[in-house]
Amino acid sequence: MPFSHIPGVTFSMRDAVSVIEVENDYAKAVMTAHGATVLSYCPKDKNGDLQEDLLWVSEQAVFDGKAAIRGGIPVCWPWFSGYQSEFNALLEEGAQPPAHGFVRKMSWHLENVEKLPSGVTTVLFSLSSSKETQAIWPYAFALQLQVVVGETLSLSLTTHNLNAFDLQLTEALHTYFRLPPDDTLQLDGLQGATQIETLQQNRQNLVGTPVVMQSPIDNVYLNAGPSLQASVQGEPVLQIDSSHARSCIVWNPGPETVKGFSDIENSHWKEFVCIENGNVWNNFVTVPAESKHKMQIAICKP
Ligand SMILES: O=P(O)(O)OC[C@H]1O[C@@H](O)[C@H](O)[C@@H](O)[C@@H]1O
Repeated sequence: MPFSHIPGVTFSMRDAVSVIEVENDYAKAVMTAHGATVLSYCPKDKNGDLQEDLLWVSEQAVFDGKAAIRGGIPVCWPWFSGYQSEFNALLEEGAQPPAHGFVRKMSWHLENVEKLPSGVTTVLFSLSSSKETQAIWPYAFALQLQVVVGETLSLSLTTHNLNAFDLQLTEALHTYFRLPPDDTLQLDGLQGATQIETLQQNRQNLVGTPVVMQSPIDNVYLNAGPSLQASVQGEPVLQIDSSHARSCIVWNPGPETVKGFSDIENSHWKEFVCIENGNVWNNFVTVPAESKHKMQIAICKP
């Protein structure tokens, strides 16, 4: 297996998908080329002991190499939520474009794995347009996801527009965090953003104070700031810094909606909260012809 000689890097299979485990002085992380999905990130403490996973993956997640993986950090691209017909080619009659785009269901190419002199490990996944992607979305592109495993877990998603015309898209890194979806959890940093409550007929308001979690929730925050801190019972548990990602989405299905998800055990809605960073709704991105756009997040335990 290429890259298996890199210190701290091991490969294995989980059902139909290949899994890459990376361990260094800072952390241990697990990811797969299926959807370029990061599945686990456990930072190490000062003594080098592994701490709890910041990410959540459903016990019922499907690793058949076809379905999007329920948990970790799926990549939603080139549309978030439903297909955006205002930006994209007209659909043929009967076409059913997948929710959150198509790249989270595809096998990406593992392009490079490197251990840097600083001790961090970088993993680079790529996916280019092909007959298969053009049957769903008729544009030429090259996409890269770089994952850096260190004191922080950093993900950079770069879109190369290979067309002679501008592309408009929406995107998100759909992170499932191991956090309680109740009022012990507060998100500080969304102040000033426009909150859209999609479960309340898209009711809108400007966020003035830290957001107190509730469930079910499916809120979109537009024009969000670059830094967000989560605390549980007043204790900081998570820091997310982002760049060129103007939107945030906070989602938990709650006890009723979860019943419609075959890949989440009914009581396990209590185990996670999705805090997703990206560019959605009217924060969509225009990538100029033959040019690129990069969004980035960095996650750590404060
Ligand atoms: O089941 P999917 O396609 O992974 O989507 C899960 C959730 O993803 C969130 O990002 C959306 O805001 C929710 O509306 C959606 O239900």
